[in-house]
Amino acid sequence: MMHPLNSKLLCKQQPVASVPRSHVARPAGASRRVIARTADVPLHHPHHDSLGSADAGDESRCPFLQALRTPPMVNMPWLQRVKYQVFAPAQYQAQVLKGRGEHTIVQGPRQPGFNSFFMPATGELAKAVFAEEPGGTITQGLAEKGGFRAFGTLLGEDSLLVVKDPARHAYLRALLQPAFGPDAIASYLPDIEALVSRHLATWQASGQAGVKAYGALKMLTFDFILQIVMGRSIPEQQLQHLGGLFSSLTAGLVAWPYIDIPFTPWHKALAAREELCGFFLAGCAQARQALAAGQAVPGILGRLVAAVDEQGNRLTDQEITHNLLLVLLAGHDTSSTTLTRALANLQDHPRVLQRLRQEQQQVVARHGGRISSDALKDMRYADAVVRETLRRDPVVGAVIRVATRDFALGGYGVPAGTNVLLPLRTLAETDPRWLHSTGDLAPAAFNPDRMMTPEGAKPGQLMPFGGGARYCLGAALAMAEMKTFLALLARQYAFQADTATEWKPALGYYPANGLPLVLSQLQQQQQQQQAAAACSSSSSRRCEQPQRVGCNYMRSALGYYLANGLPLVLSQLQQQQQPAAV
Ligand code: HEM
Repeated sequence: MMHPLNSKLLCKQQPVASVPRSHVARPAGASRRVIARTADVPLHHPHHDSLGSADAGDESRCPFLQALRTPPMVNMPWLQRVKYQVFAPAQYQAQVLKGRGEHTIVQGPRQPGFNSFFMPATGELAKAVFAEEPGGTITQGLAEKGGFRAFGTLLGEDSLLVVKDPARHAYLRALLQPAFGPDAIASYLPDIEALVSRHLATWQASGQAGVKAYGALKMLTFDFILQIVMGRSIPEQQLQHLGGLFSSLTAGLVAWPYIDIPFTPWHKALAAREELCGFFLAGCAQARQALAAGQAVPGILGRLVAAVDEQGNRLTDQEITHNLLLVLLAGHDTSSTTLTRALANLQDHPRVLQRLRQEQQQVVARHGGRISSDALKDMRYADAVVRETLRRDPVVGAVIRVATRDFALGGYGVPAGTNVLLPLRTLAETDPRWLHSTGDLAPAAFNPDRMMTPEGAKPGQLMPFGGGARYCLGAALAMAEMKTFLALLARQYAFQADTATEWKPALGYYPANGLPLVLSQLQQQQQQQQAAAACSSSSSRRCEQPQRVGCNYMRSALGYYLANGLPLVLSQLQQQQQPAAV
């Protein structure tokens, strides 16, 4: 027998953008009934293409779903679910690992205010979900209630992250894409290089006081994204002001309750949004004027204003503004958090840093000192360092999709309206290529070499940038930014970072101590080390008081050792004791 709701809805084509949430939820306990798996069920619903409620396990399940089994349910304390649904905490991952092998998909219990969700636990199934996207079987699954609703209000209805209708998403994405493609990135590279150099020089100028790398990288990536968007460097004061507005905007995303009362975070977020939109709208107007006068307009904004598709459509100012707010949000903390982790990884693995430096020497010899597209392509080891950092510590723990119609996944029935959670972090951790490896290849080990083998170079279950039609729009730009940072750092600087800290969950994990870091010119440090090496070879001489050059204790099985090998500068005692020549 068919569910009364379904019988009404099955024949009625419903626009995806207006999925009624009452049809999206499925009863909590109803899914426990396991229905025998049928291997040869068609992937798509044979009878209908529209959106129904189709509660799995219900007596009224539609015949298509009845032919499929429902995934087993995993337990999850609801508080954790609310807090970390997207960030996949350890307990949550353990549930998936337990289910793996026997079950390739699990489902989370329905909690008050949340729908149940299905979670594929293998890369193949995650890719199968992403593959449903262009056909519209799966769409963006950010819930339209609770905290996620704030994304719609603060970013705007035309933002890619908010648009649910697959056709509208594809239309917008096609117009936005060229501003993030290889040609565009090549044109941004001189600015990226100059900006990263400037920030590193500022870090070094702070001397022994050093910087907190986490905060300093946030400033760098915010400066970066604004400069690349606007095509010009932003004066310091304006940058600070815009940074403050942006912080208020992001604070608004978690500023429950979402009621507009003066002085509340939500009120401040709405005001900040207004001003940021004003800033971008003014930029659009200027760019349009310049284009009309036949001038080239640099930056992402210039490219978006000039973008035109095959039918002659152009992006409106509102579409540009809503997506620039998204670009600011998506392209800022993601890169800074990843680079913070990369710095800590390099500090803790001096040999990796050494390899990075050697590669940079070769790259400079082959391509010259400038950061070009060819030079970036040639940085295979730097690429591996970034990808290994993203494997061990992906910033985005999970992405959510929602089924717009019933479909089959790995022999399970996914009813329309089900949230499908793709656990990117868990997938990276359970990648079969190293799941059972030990030593250097153990999943927890930081080892960029694993990414250098032909097998490791394949994406496998590593999906830090998501997948399908909504694959991170800025992935290539982010890689260019992060590799440029590592390249310039490795070429010119030595550093000491305090990695003895707790890593706390936020977007990815951040260091509780902010990762204090002291940067110095590499040449200076190398000279000191060479001097130390030359001196230590003449061990029979009596030496002056050893000079300690920086100090960083590293934990090891046998007590503690100094990561820098305790460089010493030695000179003849006689020389030192002789009175200065008059
Ligand atoms: C380490 C850096 C970054 C990581 C790990 C990352 C990761 C992600 C992930 C996982 C998604 C969701 C994909 C999905 O739903 O399947 C996403 C979406 C997106 N990202 Fe990134 N991102 C990074 C940097 C950037 C940068 C630098 C930009 C912009 C300049 C950017 C712009 C976007 C946009 C616009 C989307 C939405 C795409 C859509 O819905 O069509 N991201 N990113």
